[in-house]
Amino acid sequence: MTDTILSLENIEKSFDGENILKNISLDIGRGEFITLLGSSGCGKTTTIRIIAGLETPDSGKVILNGKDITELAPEKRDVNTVFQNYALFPHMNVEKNIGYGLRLKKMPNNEIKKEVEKALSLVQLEGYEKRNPTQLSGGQRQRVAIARAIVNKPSVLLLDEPLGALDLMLRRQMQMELKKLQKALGITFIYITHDQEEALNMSSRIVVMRDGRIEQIGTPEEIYDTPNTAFVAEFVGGANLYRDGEKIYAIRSEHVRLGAGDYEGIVVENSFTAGLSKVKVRLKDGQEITSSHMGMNINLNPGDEISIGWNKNDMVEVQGEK
Ligand SMILES: Nc1ncnc2c1ncn2[C@@H]1O[C@H](COP(=O)(O)OP(=O)(O)OP(=O)(O)O)[C@@H](O)[C@H]1O
Repeated sequence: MTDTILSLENIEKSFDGENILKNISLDIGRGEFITLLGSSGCGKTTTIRIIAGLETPDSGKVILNGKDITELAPEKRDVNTVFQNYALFPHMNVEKNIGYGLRLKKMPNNEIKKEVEKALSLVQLEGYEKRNPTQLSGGQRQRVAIARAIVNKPSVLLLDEPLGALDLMLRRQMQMELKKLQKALGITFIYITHDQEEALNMSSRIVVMRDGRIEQIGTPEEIYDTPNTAFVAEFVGGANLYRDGEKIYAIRSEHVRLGAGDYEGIVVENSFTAGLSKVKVRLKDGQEITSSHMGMNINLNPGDEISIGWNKNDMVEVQGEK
């Protein structure tokens, strides 16, 4: 990476004697869209609270633009945060909410007005200046929260599951919009989600976290195509894990052929979700392998005998337990 904007160096954090973050080190490039991905409780929020200055690490450093900011007060950091629950000021209209940070900075009123208009147009909410938060939908409230953060032009924007409360359709739409916005603004985004699809869709790089540690860092393609560990292979895209002697391999279900191959087994399940038929086969040695196919036209039933197979180069050796 040529230009690092933010580094975490050996961050450790405990709560009530329990080690929550274990030696987290991470370099983030200027303009990146980096996603922290991991299941509930793995330490994602604690990590960004430390970046925001809302928590102090027990040891380790936070470096922003080459400066150690580990002990710096939150409001002195060139960082803004958008939380899942919008956190708009309920008694202020949209314009007042968005302009809040600029008023604190004592920017003249006519300039604030201009900046607020610009931010509203970026989140496609022109004309909503006078509405109160109660008169907005969830998606619109979230856009206001994002506008309120970007109007301050932070170097780094932290987003903690910002789309978590939205329904699936709106979520997908906002994902695309957020990505566009990030590109247009050139602000570094540090984004939290436990939704692997969201992470794969939006990020320049993904940091997969597990139990307070970083399990793997890579581009979406690297994480998906060459997971390092069994955990990453399963967590991102639900790969099959196949044990061959001492070794464990990840095999994506779309690479598993039905009806032809070296492995004999019995169909245990044929299900249909999100446009994909998923056929689960139990092999003679008891291992279960899923094969996925577009559409619904797979005429197989539990109990059917079948052979399956895959190409050797679609097997990725991974570390860890099956
Ligand atoms: N202030 C605190 N006091 C005590 N324990 C805390 C505190 N903040 C977080 N924890 C604990 O630290 C662990 C990690 O929490 P964190 O919120 O960072 O996880 P997360 O990955 O963001 O999870 P989620 O996806 O559910 O938000 C959890 O077990 C949580 O209970």
